[in-house]
Amino acid sequence: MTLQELYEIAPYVAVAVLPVFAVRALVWGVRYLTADPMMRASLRQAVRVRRTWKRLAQMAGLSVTDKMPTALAALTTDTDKTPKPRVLTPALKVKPDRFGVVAQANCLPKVGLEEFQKAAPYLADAWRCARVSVLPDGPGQVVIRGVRVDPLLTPTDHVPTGEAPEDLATWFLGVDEYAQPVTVGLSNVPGVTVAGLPGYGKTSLINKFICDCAPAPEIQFAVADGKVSGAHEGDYADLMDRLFAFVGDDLEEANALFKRLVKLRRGRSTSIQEVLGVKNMWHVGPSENWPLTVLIIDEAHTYFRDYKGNDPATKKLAALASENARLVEDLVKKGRSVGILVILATQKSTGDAIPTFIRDVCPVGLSFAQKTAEASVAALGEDIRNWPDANPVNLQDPAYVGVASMTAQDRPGFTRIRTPYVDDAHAAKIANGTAHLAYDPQILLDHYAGAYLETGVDLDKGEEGRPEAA
Ligand SMILES: Nc1ncnc2c1ncn2[C@@H]1O[C@H](COP(=O)(O)OP(=O)(O)OP(=O)(O)O)[C@@H](O)[C@H]1O
Repeated sequence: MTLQELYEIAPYVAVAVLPVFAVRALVWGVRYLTADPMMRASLRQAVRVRRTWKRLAQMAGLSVTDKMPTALAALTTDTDKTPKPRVLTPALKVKPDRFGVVAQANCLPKVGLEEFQKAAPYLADAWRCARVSVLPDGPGQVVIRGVRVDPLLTPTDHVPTGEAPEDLATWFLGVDEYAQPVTVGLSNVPGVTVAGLPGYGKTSLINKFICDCAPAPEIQFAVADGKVSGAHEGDYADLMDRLFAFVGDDLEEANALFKRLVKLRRGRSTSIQEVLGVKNMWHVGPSENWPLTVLIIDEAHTYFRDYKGNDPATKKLAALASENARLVEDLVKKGRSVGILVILATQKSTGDAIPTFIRDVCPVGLSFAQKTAEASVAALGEDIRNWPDANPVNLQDPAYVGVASMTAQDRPGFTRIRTPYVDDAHAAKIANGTAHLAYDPQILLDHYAGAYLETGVDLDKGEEGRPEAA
């Protein structure tokens, strides 16, 4: 085709292509105008990233030179000249979200994951990002996450929808430092520990869990709050209507509640095969008749602390505290398969706040800010010493209220999470609206497994008769 011919068809090509660009520009414009300020900034950032990619990739060492001419270049180049080598840059697909951009790129020979990871700090500077991470994204692909604003420093609110969650087995905790959602699969978790200095968001995290799950009849909650004497006080007052049991700081009352739940655990272990037809409740999932039963022990040190003294009153408290620890250990060690989950929260991170034999069997441990490295170790285990960036001693700043460090679920190390805040008024509204769903799981068990429980095993006498559910 001659140059003249090209000039002739150019207007027709332009007429064919222009509407496509016009529609794309219109869609972008509508999206931009309807977005919030954070999203608008990300939309602009995405345009800039795409526009400058070819040049930046070359400067950041993310390109290769291909000296071998393509077939077309070989044919069209004069015989006395050598075709120009081509500079290849990875193809980039960029998607904006409120915190920044997510870009997918393909690898090239000698430009792989390692090269992208090395270039991450340059990309962060060029894209004006607070942080850039590069992770593998399938064979020959990487995903580059750039956050313009630090998600850990951006407080978020959460308004519970009042709708039952689609999947009760997944607890959405918040977002990590790259604004990626962090969840915990409850089917594998018998216990969760939440530690941290006062006022950094422990109770708020648990409140959100209750509010999100409350509309589902397949879950029931009991709370022991060691910070208050009565149900009308403290952080759970607004949620009372949706709890089937509540105790304050009285050790004897707490002991009675823990015994009640151990009895439920044993009754469930005894009858699960007959009632559900499986040995593990998570194989069929929680139901209205066999709800996931969550025991929340807030300010846990109240119930387990070491009482020292020889007077009868102190001895009695010491005996109760030690029995409480034993009962809760039973629930954590044996409760998962029958649908019992224990969440323990404490301001104190020492062995007597949450006894180590309980803490060590809780696979999920979160810690909000801590005062000392020792407290961080007590909350998250020795390994936190190897991950100084994620150490919760660095979270002692009002800007980090609501930020916790947690063992990463799918890789070594720790993840920092920004948890969303639920306003008390919203929590109260949800609890009021779902109060009719609160039901003692023991009554349900007696009803559905009663015949078997009556004839099979004496639950007040210890373990007998049936093997433990797997
Ligand atoms: N995720 C969050 N985002 C922003 N602010 C939060 C968040 N969580 C809590 N806060 C703020 O911190 C305050 C204290 O939170 P919370 O009661 O959950 O702390 P705590 O760690 O349970 O304290 P304590 O140990 O004294 O019970 C809340 O009233 C709220 O103002």
